[in-house]
Parts: sequence; structure tokens; C-alpha cells
Amino acid sequence: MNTEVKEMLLERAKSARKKAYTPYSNFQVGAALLTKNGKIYEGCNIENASYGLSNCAERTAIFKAVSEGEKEFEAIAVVADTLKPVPPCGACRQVISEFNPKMKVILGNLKGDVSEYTIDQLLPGAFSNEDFQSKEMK
Ligand SMILES: O=c1ccn([C@H]2C[C@H](O)[C@@H](CO)O2)c(=O)[nH]1
Ligand SMILES: [Zn+2]
Repeated sequence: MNTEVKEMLLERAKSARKKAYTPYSNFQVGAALLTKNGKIYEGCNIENASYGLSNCAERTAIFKAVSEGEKEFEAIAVVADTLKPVPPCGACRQVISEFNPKMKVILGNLKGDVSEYTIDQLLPGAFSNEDFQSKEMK
């Protein structure tokens, strides 16, 4: 993936982060999701007084995109103010892998550190719709 696109996604994630609603953790995260046809959907984390209902930035971006009719994704960038590039939580890894097991995941922080993975590196052996099959198809 070319460096300009990567930089641009990280910038959009950084900008999305400013919209985070985080009165409980005060930990802001932004994400930017790139569709295969070149559109970008931003997301931020959104917390709730009932803590467990909080939604991560990554899932906000994906759910926004899917609700607009998008299902083909190429990459997601995630940014937070962390020492090392912010790792996505397990729930988000599972949701990312649903749509593209080869999705590129670009992780950053505000200092400019960047690391890049594919989702199958971050969640090897993910549960998928193929696991619904109860016996070998002959
Ligand atoms: O990759 C991550 C990790 C955490 N969070 C959010 C969830 C919660 O609002 C806050 C603290 O966990 O950060 C994200 O949005 N993305
Ligand atoms: Zn998450």
C-alpha cells in the first residue's frame, strides 16, 4: 500500500479521534476505514455510563460504512495517544476479520510511530462463517 495513502488514512484517523466521546476513560481513539472503491469512513470511540456498552473507534467506522451499503474494505488506520502504536481490542479484530481476512491494519500514535499488519496476523484462526459448517461437505 503506498505511503501517501497510508499517511492520509492516519491523518483522517487522527482527526476522527478529536470527536471521541470518552468521559469515563478519557482515552481517545480515532479510526479511518478505506473501502476498495476509495471511500473513507471515520470513527471514534463512544462511551456510555453503562461502561460495557462503549464502542471502539474501529467498530464505529466499520458499522458506519456497512450501514451506508459498503462491505468491501481494504485497510483501516487507528490512532491514539499511546507509547506504542495502539493495538485494536479482540472484539474489533473479530469484526475487522469478518469483512476481509486480509485487511491491512495500520496502527499509529500521536508521536508518529506506525506499525502495519494484516488482520490475520493480529487474529490468527479467527472464527468465521466457514465454521458454521458442522461436517465436511462431500
Ligand atoms: O483499539 C482500541 C482500544 C480501545 N478503544 C477505546 C475503548 C474505550 O472507549 C477506551 C478505553 O479502552 O478506548 C478503542 O476505541 N480502540
Ligand atoms: Zn475495539
